[in-house]
Amino acid sequence: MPDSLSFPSVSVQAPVVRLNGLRMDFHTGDGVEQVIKDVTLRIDPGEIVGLVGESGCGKSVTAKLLLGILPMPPAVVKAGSIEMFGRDLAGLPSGEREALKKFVAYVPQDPSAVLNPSFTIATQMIDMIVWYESDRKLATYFRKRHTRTVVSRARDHAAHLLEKVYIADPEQVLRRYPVQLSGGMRQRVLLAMALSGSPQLMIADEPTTALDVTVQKRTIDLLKDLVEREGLAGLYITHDLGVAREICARTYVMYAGTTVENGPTGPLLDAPLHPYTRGLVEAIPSLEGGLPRTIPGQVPDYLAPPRGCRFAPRCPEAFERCRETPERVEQAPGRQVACWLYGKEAA
Ligand SMILES: Nc1ncnc2c1ncn2[C@@H]1O[C@H](COP(=O)(O)OP(=O)(O)OP(=O)(O)O)[C@@H](O)[C@H]1O
Repeated sequence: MPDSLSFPSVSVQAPVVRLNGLRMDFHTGDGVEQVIKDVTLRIDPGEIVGLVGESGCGKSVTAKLLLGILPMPPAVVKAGSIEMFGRDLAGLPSGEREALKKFVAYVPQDPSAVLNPSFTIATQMIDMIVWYESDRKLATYFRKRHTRTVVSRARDHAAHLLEKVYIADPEQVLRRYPVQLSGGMRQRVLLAMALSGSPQLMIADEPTTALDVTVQKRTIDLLKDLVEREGLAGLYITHDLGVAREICARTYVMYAGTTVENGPTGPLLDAPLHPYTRGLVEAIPSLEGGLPRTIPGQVPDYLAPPRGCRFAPRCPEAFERCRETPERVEQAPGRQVACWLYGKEAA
């Protein structure tokens, strides 16, 4: 943890993230969308945690809540808590909340949505580095950001960050505009930029979706390597259970705004407990060929979600009790599931 920060200390031992029973609505022109019903999730220092689920289940919304980039309103947190680095965000003055956010790096799905086509990579990286530095004790010094020393120091740092993502000729990349780089290279630049502020947590939201298949694997390997080398914690959001297996120590499965199952990734995917997780696993195409099975039905309309377990209308094992919301129970060490098929009352 950098020691020159201007906000109160954060705990290095505490979970990097702890979301507890989080509930959040969107107030829209059509009514209240009850998107996040119960997200409970923990990320410990140094581990990469996966968040998987179908499109529209609330994975990106969860990431945005952590990043503090959801406009409130229309988003309204109704219950639960968000703790980062051992601090409950609700109890923090906004200045400290902002300062904490600088420990969180974000790698988005599509680099072109983030990189400005009109500026060189150097300009964009220098800008970000100076922005991060602006909160440090050197703030007054760095505020004179147009002095040559500051810019050239930031440029050196940018080149150093590009080396960290194995870009062999950083000077050449710094001089380029985003459009002059390949998709894989742009995503590397974003990974380098994500390191600008010495983050403790990296949130990657489907970071390889916009890449072609040949560079996807290399980018995933690089991200994993980077997180390990830099000693970061990571939240990796993906549809791809194979990727989750490869890089995530533990995984949370999310359905319609609820983390329905979590556990160590291997055991979770090898022997899923929740019928939704089972459906996701069965939907993976097999090497032997044949069509993967899909889960019939769709993610519910958040304006009028089903009562109780939101998966019940699509669940092959649903029964009367599923009209009520199931408790999250510990089924094995580190393995939790929110489903009436498990727990004390299951029999
Ligand atoms: N700004 C917003 N205002 C209102 N509703 C929103 C807003 N952002 C997201 N939603 C709602 O939240 C739901 C979940 O969206 P989210 O992007 O988190 O899904 P996801 O699981 O990340 O899907 P994908 O994998 O396709 O990115 C959406 O279907 C939408 O109804």
